[in-house]
Amino acid sequence: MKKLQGIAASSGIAIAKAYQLVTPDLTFEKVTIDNPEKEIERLDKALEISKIELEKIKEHTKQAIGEEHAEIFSAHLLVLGDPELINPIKDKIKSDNTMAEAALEEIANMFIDMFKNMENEYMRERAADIQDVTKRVMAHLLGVNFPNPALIDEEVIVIAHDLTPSDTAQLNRDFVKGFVTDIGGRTSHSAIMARSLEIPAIVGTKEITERSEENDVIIVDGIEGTIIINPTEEELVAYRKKQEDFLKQKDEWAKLKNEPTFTKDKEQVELAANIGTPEDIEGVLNNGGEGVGLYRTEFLYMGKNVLPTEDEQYDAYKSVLEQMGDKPVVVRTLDIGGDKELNYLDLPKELNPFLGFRAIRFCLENEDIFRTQLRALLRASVHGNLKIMFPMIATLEEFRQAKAIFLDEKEALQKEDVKVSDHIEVGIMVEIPSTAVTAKQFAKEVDFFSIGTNDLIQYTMAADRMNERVSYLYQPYHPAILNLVNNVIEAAHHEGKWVGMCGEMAGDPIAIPILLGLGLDEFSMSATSILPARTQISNLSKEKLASYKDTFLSMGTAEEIEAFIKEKTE
Ligand SMILES: C=C(OP(=O)(O)O)C(=O)O
Ligand SMILES: [Mg+2]
Repeated sequence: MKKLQGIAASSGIAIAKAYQLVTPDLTFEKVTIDNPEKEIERLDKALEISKIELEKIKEHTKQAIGEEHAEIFSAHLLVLGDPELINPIKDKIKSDNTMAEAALEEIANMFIDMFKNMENEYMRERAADIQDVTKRVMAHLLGVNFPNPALIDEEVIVIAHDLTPSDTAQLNRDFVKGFVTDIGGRTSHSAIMARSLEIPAIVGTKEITERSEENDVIIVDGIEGTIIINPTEEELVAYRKKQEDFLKQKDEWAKLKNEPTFTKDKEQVELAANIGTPEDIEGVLNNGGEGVGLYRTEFLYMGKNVLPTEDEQYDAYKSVLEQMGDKPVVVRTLDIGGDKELNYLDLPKELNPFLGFRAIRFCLENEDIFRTQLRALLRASVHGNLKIMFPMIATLEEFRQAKAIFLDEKEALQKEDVKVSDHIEVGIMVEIPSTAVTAKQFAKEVDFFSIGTNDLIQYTMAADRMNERVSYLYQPYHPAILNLVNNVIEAAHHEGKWVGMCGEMAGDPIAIPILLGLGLDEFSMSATSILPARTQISNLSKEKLASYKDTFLSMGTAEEIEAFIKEKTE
């Protein structure tokens, strides 16, 4: 039995065997061969297995996250069947007595180099397709397993160095019972997605891929962040019990599903959910969400080869708005960058992507992409209670510019006699310290604020949210953060505006009493955190918490504040 500790990213207990989602070693020793026919047979077999796999992955992706996300695998299948690539490989085997692996590598590299240097963006994308397909075929030639999340068809715990958001989107909840990664933090996007998929997960263990092996039995305790590899019988019994208790607790929480959220002293707050796709709404409603506080629209743009069209976006926004009825839905415009990449836009690699050309910065320079999204949102606005917010706003000019484009598109649509709602609130994310500090100035112009603490903490503390080595600095209860949050809430309330929080801090049981005391109006969190938060809030007095505000805001360390709040809320 081995025990490992990581960062609890999604709660619940899972027990299953390990599935290592790591790219295998694809190096080989070059030898000359004397039977080219046999090599060609080996190649054909590897191509055939790859084809079957890709068809499965394509089908699964289509079912799980939609047809447009499956397109990338159609492109891979085309590469696999392209005689212009395959024939030269076979010719090489025959003419030079080259082993299949070496011929594949040489010819594929030749095409990859050729496509990479082309002017045309579409052709450059083909280089990435050939690279992906080559790896898969190579793995089959070498007889090693080439794992893919979509191929999992038995109950497992996925073990990976890291999971990209698109890997996570492919996980099938029926089979993937949990996941554990070497790197990442609680606010990396794969962790956030694990919570919306309701899969127990632990990230930032530093060494799970090294310490565990395929088929080891793994216990994932997503409540404590503990992993047990090959547990004893006693441990298995104890964790099965803990799993049962967790499920019972969930049933208890579910009793508050259709209730509004009131504190003990009858002050009402709103508990909303963060979502990434229209499919997440089912979980929001099942978990008693009173609204959507953050719809991360970038997932519409990810895991595919082209930008989503206006109509595709309209359909997604309409679906979310209709499913939520008259409940508020805050849609955030495209927040690409950081750990959310769009390969097909071919943006230059940056040394520091979290401080780079991203989110609103990208949208204001690529107005056509931004305008398409705003038009889709405006058209969808008649189907529900839509609010729009812009991400990563650092200056008032950015907000004014974005809002002007929004108004321009609204006017243009109205001129075309397209119906749009007249009550769309337009607000901003507060996730950059400059904006939190100057909230007073912003409050006069925006309709609302939503505090994005995932980024606000990393920028205030200069501690990368994805980097487990500096996670000790990632301190939500640090007085610097709480004073910024307080500044935003006071500035907004002074102008009669509301303030939400859509960073992960909003669902944190230690932060909740602090935020109530500071007067936060809306808490937006992973859907699974809503019911525990509602239960907790029903036992707290807002007035009492507000009376502690000056004391905790003037404390020196996060530790002192945490201890103080725990003592006061026991
Ligand atoms: C909600 C936030 O946005 P994201 O996690 O998508 O960066 C945030 O930064 O707090
Ligand atoms: Mg952010």
